[in-house]
Amino acid sequence: MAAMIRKVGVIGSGQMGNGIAHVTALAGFDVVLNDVSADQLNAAIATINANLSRQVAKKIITDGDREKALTRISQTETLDGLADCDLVIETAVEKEDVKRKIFHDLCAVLKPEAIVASNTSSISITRLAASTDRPEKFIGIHFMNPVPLMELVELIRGIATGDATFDAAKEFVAKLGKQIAVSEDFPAFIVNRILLPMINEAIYTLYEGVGNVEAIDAAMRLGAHHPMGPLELADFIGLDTCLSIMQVLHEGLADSKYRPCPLLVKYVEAGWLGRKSQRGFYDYRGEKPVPTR
Ligand SMILES: CC(=O)CC(=O)SCCNC(=O)CCNC(=O)[C@H](O)C(C)(C)COP(=O)(O)OP(=O)(O)OC[C@H]1O[C@@H](n2cnc3c(N)ncnc32)[C@H](O)[C@@H]1OP(=O)(O)O
Ligand SMILES: NC(=O)C1=CN([C@@H]2O[C@H](COP(=O)(O)OP(=O)(O)OC[C@H]3O[C@@H](n4cnc5c(N)ncnc54)[C@H](OP(=O)(O)O)[C@@H]3O)[C@@H](O)[C@H]2O)C=CC1
Repeated sequence: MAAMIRKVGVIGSGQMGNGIAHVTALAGFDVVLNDVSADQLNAAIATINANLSRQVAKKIITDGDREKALTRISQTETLDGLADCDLVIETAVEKEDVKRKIFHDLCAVLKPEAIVASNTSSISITRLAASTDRPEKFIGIHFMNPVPLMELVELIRGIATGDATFDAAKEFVAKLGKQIAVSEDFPAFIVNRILLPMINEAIYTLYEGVGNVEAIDAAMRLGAHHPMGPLELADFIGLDTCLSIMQVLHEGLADSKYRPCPLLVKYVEAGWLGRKSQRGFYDYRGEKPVPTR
């Protein structure tokens, strides 16, 4: 029988953390949102409120649903605040050393029967599980961005993930109203194994001068009916996250076809991380996004 999940911890309150907290609270779970700074937590709650209000305006939920969801979310700046959660989903930055340290510190305080999950975009679930005291209770639950709008969640089992953990994760995702795709534990799983090389190739197309930012995005939006152009999408995901995923693919599969484009590296080194830093392939500081190339 799948373990009963009532209270869910979310570590990292960036764009994915606030989206996961949003859909989890809306589905009736109690949520404890964690981050390293109070400012980040307050910003996340404000974003959740704004996105819930957008759903009220579109008549997807009622104002009562919005209010109830907000009251189910509490905040904590320490991992101790997650001790009695039944499931904890880690969604901090895409850096393996940061995630490993979080899992090490979390397991020291978390109740032994709790399930631990990572929302990693690319990193080995088996390797992350090995940094915990409970590899059989560890799983990849990979949401898509923006979480409230995207239907899919990938489930990834590590080598030691138990059936009860998989069943509980599957049941949890179903309660959020999302569909699952099960992926084996290989670098970047399914969606990002396919999507990120396409985005990286779009950046090479820019780097080699085949087209400018507007031409490349228009080509894929209008010529392939993608909802966003690949450079707009890269800015939306975060260029630091895109680079980390390409590095995991390049190192994990040892194939030069996954080499991160030097222009992507340069943007990240400049701190131009896309929307979250207000500048990437577009500059978002004015009224309308303006291409930076
Ligand atoms: C990197 C990984 O590990 C995995 C991934 O997630 S890869 C990324 C996967 N996601 C995609 O490919 C998304 C592609 N884009 C799309 O599908 C669509 O453009 C979209 C769903 C994002 C928006 O569709 P749309 O019809 O334009 O919706 P619309 O209501 O006009 O939304 C526009 C805006 O609202 C956001 N939005 C709308 N409702 C929202 C909600 N309830 N919560 C959060 N954001 C919301 C959109 O992101 C967008 O942001 P801005 O306001 O900052 O411009
Ligand atoms: N962006 C996307 O489209 C998707 C991303 N993901 C994955 O989700 C994860 C988060 O990505 P995303 O939300 O975009 O990233 P963001 O940069 O928006 O948010 C990351 C958050 O984690 C916080 N953080 C950093 N270190 C810690 C820590 N030790 N403890 C708690 N919080 C911490 C950051 O705080 P601070 O800013 O103060 O450092 C920040 O608030 C990554 O693993 C990413 O690969 C998965 C699917 C889609």
